[in-house]
Amino acid sequence: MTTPNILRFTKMHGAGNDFIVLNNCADQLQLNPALIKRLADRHFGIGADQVLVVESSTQADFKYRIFNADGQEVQQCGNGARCFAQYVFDKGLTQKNQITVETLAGIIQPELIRHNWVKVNMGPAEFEPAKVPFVSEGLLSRSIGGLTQYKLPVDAGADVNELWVGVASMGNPHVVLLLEQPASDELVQRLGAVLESHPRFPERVNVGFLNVLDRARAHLRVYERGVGETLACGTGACAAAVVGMKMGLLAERVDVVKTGGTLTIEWSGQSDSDVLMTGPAQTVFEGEFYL
Ligand SMILES: N[C@@H](CCC[C@H](N)C(=O)O)C(=O)O
Repeated sequence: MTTPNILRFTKMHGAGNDFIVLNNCADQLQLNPALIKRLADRHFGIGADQVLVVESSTQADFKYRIFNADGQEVQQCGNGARCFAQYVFDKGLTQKNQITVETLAGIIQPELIRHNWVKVNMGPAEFEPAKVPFVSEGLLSRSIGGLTQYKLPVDAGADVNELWVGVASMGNPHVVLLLEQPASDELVQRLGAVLESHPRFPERVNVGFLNVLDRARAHLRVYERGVGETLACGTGACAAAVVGMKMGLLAERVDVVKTGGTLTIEWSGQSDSDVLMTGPAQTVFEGEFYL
């Protein structure tokens, strides 16, 4: 009998956005897109929206790598950042309850507020189209409050051939649609798929469907790049909140309600000021995966 090669993992979630967390501080894991896809597969693998990898860093306390379920490495993941902080604390990799974390999008600072509850300084939001990246040249635009919206041609069925959209980057790209009511399943699937791969977003995009409930509360569904709709998206909540705040529709502190839970987003409205995100981070189980 042969002994299988084993990969030890921790399964976590942040407001229902679920993760496989791997410790690669010893730099021994051989990760590739095919393995990430196998791990994330909900039928043939463990199942997750993202795979998160803990590594050592020369610039910060830790390095945080993020892979979407489709195998692609991406710049940022907000719900994952809270789980990352809870993980390194629970595993005894740090004694600090406030850490610095290197990501492809720069340094973020998670802080354990209490057990399973984490606040993250996600850094500033970026609205400049080229930095999202979003190709805005030649599109009609309008300003609402301090936000520029763009009229985007879309091929999404007979009833939808253009949409007014806001764009923002939280290190990763987001497009935000403002709706009069919470988005239906049908709308999220149909527009989500079309916008995620819209040619105006050269790196593809995460698609947020925002419905403002009052100045301190908003409903949000997100169709994530490389995954499809998730029960929550942390950077999506930050992007949608700052877009709503810039439009003058939301206050400086807002609860963003998603299918899987609520996140609190705070932002002063100054372009270089940091966006703060607070919410849950939960370990579900530990396991061994046979490679
Ligand atoms: N679930 C995440 C975002 C993960 C990355 C995203 N799908 C992308 O491709 O940029 C979050 O909580 O922010």
